[in-house]
Amino acid sequence: MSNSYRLLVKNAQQVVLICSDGEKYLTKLGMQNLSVIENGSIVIGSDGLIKAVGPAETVNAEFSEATFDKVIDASGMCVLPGLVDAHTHPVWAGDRVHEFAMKLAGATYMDVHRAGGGIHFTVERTRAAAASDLLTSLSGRLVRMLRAGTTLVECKSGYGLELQTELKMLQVIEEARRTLPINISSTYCGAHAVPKGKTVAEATEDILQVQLPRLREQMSAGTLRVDNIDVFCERGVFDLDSTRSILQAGKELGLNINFHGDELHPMNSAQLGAELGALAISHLEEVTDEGITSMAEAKTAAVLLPTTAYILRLPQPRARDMLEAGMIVALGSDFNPNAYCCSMPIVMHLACVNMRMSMPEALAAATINAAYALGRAHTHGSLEVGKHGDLLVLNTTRWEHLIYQLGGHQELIRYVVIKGDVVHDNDKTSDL
Ligand SMILES: N=CN[C@@H](CCC(=O)O)C(=O)O
Ligand SMILES: [Zn+2]
Repeated sequence: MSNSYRLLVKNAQQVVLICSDGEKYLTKLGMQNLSVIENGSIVIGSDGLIKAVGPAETVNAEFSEATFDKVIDASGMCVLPGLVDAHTHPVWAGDRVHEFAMKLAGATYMDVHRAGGGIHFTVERTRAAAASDLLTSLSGRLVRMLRAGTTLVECKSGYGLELQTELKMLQVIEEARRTLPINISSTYCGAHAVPKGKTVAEATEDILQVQLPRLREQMSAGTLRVDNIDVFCERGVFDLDSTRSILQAGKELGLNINFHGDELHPMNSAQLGAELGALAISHLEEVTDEGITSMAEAKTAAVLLPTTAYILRLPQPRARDMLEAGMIVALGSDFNPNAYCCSMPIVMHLACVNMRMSMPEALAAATINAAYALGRAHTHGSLEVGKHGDLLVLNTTRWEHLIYQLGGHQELIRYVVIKGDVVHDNDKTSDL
């Protein structure tokens, strides 16, 4: 048997495993008591998977005869799993900085949307953009996320709202998946808004009869890989019935249900998602008590998006009530032209301060629970033997600094590692 490995990270002051018993998600006490090893080492094999993680003394002795492509001496540093961003809209052309000014002056999200701005503004520019330009801007955004510690990110389509542009966006995501080291979970979000000139019924019909069948063809031909289906279930966008029929059709295609619900109005999206076996529902600023109970029972993850509530000055999602009800709480950056944030450390900070989560809860929500929301908890979200060797090495002796130092992640994150390869070294000027 070969005795050579890809990477040894040794003698870290702390190795934050998150969990150590194959858990697929954490709730309640599990989120408060993360598994942390003081003075630990970790070995990643040539296949990119974790071979050993434990006390430095034990691991160093067990691998004393082994050779490694790279050794990182992490003395005085912390190791933690790569962060997982469970909700982003990163493929688009045309920023919306002018709308930020409108919102600061008092316009609501729906005021802007109804006036033809918001998603519609981005749709026009994204339809007109060349795929190569979309790929260039997407790649830049994903590299920014990677430098901020994200190693697995969900990426949605949804600024096309018709077949050609939705496919163009999904193909761009597919190309990024093939060319960049960051792990991607791809989401078809053709029901992100009702296109101008169409009714909800017409838009739903187009998705069911035109868009989803073409998606099915491309997926079976192996030219496109799509993991999740999403709908913006909201008053004035997709109602409960149209949401149900689109999500059900996506499920029949083998996609995981992962949608926007109960954001601006209580829509009973949570109950619908639980009924359909959704893996995750995002936003939930307006979820009801019944919605919380249904999602907790159905093990549907709540993907909370602190940047959106912050930027739009919405009521904060009721994270404490959700956690107390035993819900699986995850976090996402919601990166989009309305909420321009690539940083999960900032998201965790906002979740702690504005949603009253503790730092261990926020880290669990941005690792194992976010991986669960994307159906990837068996491979990502914690540092356990057999999982992907995706990790961060921090220039600090306690991991909590990553959340505590608001906006400090540029200095704190020394290395980002994916499958045992160093993909970002903060001491070097460019990404490797
Ligand atoms: N709420 C719907 N979708 C996005 C916003 C997208 C946009 O405004 O472009 C969200 O999750 O916040
Ligand atoms: Zn969104």
